Amino acid sequence: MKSPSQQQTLNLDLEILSAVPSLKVLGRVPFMATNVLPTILARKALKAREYLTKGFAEYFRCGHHNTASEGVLVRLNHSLQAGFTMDDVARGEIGSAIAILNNSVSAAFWMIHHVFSDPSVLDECRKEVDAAMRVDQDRCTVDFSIIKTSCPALQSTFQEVLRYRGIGNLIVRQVLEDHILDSRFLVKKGGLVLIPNAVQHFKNDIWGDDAGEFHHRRFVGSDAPGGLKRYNQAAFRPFGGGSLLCPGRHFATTEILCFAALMVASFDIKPVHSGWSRVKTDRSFGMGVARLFLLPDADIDVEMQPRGDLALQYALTGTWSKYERQ
Ligand code: HEM
Repeated sequence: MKSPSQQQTLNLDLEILSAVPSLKVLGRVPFMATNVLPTILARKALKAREYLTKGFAEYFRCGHHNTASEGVLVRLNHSLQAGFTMDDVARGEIGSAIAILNNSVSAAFWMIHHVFSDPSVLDECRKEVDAAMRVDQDRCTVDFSIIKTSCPALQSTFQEVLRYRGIGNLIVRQVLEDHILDSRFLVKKGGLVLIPNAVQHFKNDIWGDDAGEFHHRRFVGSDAPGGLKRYNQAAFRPFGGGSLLCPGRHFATTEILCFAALMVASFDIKPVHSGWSRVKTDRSFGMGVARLFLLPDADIDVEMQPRGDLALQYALTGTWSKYERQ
């Protein structure tokens, strides 16, 4: 959206900004959502939100959106036509940025981790991706529609990452009228229901006795397009459901699968200091929300070695199917 030099005109205070995606701040978000003494219990998160609001408001006021993607322009015009103020629009952009980045970035990280940390997963995914590549002199091209239909192990690994790593974990609904749930619980009008996917994503009666383990072929089957197994949709909800089902799900799936495919095709990746297996996620627990998506406790430095011929160029091609545009 902006070049690094333009970025400086927003005069961002990196100290505050860097607090935004941190575990500490995410852990405070439930206090903002439930509105229980937010100025005390969610002080840092509120400060970060106000800071970002100012940044986005300034971005629009300076007209930087005029050179942004069509998505930004369409969203802005839609909001203004619906009567939102610029302050509301700026606040909305924070939600969009979180929706677009948080899940996708963590899913991409865990995808690379799970593919490269297990030689048998890497070998299987690499065979599929190599078979999908078209080599033409010094250019390797992969069609993303082939990646999505002919690489079941790669796709299944992605689905398992969503399940096992708690991506898209928390679904929130506001109660519109008093309701007795399961003949036992009264959910009161106006209340918020927080639904952590981790509960149904780890049930043994749905996933089997190995529900607590990462099993990259769990979704490989033959009863759905691309050779994937369909699970009960109420049990597997990384993209939510109903009228609020994530509208970015096809985009996210495509970008992460293609990113993983290009990495698998072109690099060998190894951690510099310690093995992959030592990646700890202890800090993701006890954050106020039951098992929000898991993040590594610390950065992992890796060494990337180009595979094969250095002169080869890798490229993606393909078009969205009608189904994916909906
Ligand atoms: C792996 C990546 C992603 C995951 C796991 C994910 C997951 C989710 C989930 C669980 C929800 C809430 C759905 C519900 O309440 O039922 C959601 C909402 C949303 N997502 Fe995603 N998402 C991802 C990527 C994206 C991307 C890339 C975009 C945009 C390009 C996006 C845009 C949105 C929007 C706009 C909403 C709000 C929908 C509404 O309230 O009507 N998401 N997403």
